Amino acid sequence: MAANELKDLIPMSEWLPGIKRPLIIAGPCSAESPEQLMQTAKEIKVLGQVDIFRAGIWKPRTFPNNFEGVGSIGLEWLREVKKETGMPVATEVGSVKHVFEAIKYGVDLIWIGARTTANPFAMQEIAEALQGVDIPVLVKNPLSPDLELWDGGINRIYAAGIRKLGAIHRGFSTWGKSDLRNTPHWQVPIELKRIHPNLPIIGDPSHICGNRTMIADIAQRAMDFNLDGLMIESHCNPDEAWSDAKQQVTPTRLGEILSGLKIKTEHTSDEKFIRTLDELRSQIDMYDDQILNILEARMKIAEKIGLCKKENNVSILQTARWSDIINKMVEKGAGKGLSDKCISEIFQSIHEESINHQINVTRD
Ligand SMILES: O=C(O)C(=O)C[C@]1(C(=O)O)C=C[C@@H](O)C=C1
Repeated sequence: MAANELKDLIPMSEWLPGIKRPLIIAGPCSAESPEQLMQTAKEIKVLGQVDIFRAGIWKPRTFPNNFEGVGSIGLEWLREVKKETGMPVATEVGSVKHVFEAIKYGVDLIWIGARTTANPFAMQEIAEALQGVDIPVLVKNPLSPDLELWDGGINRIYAAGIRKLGAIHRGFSTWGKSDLRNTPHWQVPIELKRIHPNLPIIGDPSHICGNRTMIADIAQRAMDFNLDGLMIESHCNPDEAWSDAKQQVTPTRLGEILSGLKIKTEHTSDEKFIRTLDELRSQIDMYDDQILNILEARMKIAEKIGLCKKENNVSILQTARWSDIINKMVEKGAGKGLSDKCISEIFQSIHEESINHQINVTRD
């Protein structure tokens, strides 16, 4: 994918006074009452590890008649939290009205939820409402692993002049049962980072997991992939939470999770490490070149097969042969420690390319 540059983004460390990398945003899924919000905020504040306090005020729910958030009154409670604890506060917006309300009540950071990012009309309206506003805006990935839709939403906010801009990786919806609520598909945020190296990406283990037990692992994975921060849902009494109870942790547990994180950096100045890495990378470069040469040679043979087939009126697609190849390769790959997914995807791509080469050389 071609890089559409997001120039002049303001570094995350300058978004708000005192924030650090990794940026930690935590708080309840929803604001429920002034007491619940203040109690949670105070317990989170004493950890000394959280940069920004979050709470959902408007909740986009899948079914009607579920708790849809307390609405604007919750912004007054958030303002109290900010006054009492000194923590900057953040909430999700999904409409122009939400943007105006959040700004009116002095919310310090807003994010746009997955369902909203998936809707370009909503994104455009929100972007226009944000013109001239100087607060950080984070865009969650859309529900489907559609990088362009995510990037498109980010670009709409950027075009409105927002330069304190970031993304949130909250995983992707899937059909069927899985240990995780939303599949992470890490290659999607990794690709977003590649095309926009200056765009901070925050991991959202709560929504990826949908349960409490795996949050620490997924948070660590986000750090291993060099994401710039974490958003974790925390509630003073998670079992009684009005929304997403299963994935919220107590502030105490949040503190343990954060203390247990091994924070990684992408670079180091250790010379021995740099030398070893350079040496190993030159070996990888050599193998990558070999892979390309082998692919080139394979395609040349496929082209010859294509020409023979044309002369003999034989179809390009040979299902039995193709099925034989993929089964054989997956089995052999397993013996070499290569996953079924990896081998299937590689050979599907090779087969597609082979067919395209045959189509091209046999075109009249
Ligand atoms: O074996 C063939 O008939 C080919 O054309 C080669 C090849 C491949 O690339 O492996 C390509 C297309 C067919 O569907 C099956 C296999």
